Amino acid sequence: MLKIGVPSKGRLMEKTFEWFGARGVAMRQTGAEREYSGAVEGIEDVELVMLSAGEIPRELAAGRIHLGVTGSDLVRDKLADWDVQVAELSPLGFGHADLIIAVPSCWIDVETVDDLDAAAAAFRATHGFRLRIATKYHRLVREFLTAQGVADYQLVDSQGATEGTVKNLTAEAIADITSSGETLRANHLKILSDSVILQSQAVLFASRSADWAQARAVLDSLAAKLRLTLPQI
Ligand SMILES: Nc1ncnc2c1ncn2[C@@H]1O[C@H](COP(=O)(O)OP(=O)(O)OP(=O)(O)O)[C@@H](O)[C@H]1O
Ligand SMILES: O=P(O)(O)OC[C@H]1O[C@H](OP(=O)(O)OP(=O)(O)O)[C@H](O)[C@@H]1O
Repeated sequence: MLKIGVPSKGRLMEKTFEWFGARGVAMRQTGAEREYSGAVEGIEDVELVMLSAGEIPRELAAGRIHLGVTGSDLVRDKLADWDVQVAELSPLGFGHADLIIAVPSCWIDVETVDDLDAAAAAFRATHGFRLRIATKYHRLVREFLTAQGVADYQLVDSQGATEGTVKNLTAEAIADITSSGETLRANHLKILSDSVILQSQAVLFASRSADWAQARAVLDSLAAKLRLTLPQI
């Protein structure tokens, strides 16, 4: 059996089903609408595991699933040395979103990451604590700001509705995913012009630590059906 983890709800689940369906591998939810069980048709010995998109990186790293569909942002943020733990088999062409840093639109002197650095130093001098950036992408934001030489900040954890933290006075800036930009605009935030940390999309990943002994033959026939060239796993 080859286990494949797919997002259990929302747009990522629907687009994943469409992508596989268009290539002759039909995936569907079984049971009730909210029941997290699924089935695969069109290929033998593949088991569908419905999971939260955010948990798929960990399941791949632990080797509990052989393949998984999730955003490249989640894999890069949740796994240290992600490419040692998983292999990218194919970008899927949906779930496009940019991880960016945004500040209040009314901060007219702050347009770039350098400006944020200056604002952070001034903020600390005035308020006696570090400027707060709300995010759930701790690893990626830290790596990016370190590479940019920005140190005078603190990250505050926000697992959802991150754009609201500025209005709620729990952060001064945010780092989050955006696609249409509507959520940022609605919350009076603007993107720093040079702050695209990552351009993310949904990707089909393979676990490097799963037990491939029994599943390798299934992977080869799946790859042939999906017209994928397999990297070294
Ligand atoms: N507005 C968006 N447009 C396109 N892709 C998005 C958007 N928001 C999030 N994504 C992508 O969807 C993936 C899943 O996002 P998220 O972590 O928010 O999961 P979720 O839908 O809240 O599900 P769960 O809570 O079950 O993990 C991420 O890879 C993210 O980049
Ligand atoms: O640029 P936009 O098209 O407006 O999309 C961006 C929003 O989409 C995501 O949130 P999601 O809907 O997943 O909810 P969440 O805040 O609970 O993560 C993301 O965290 C942004 O808030």
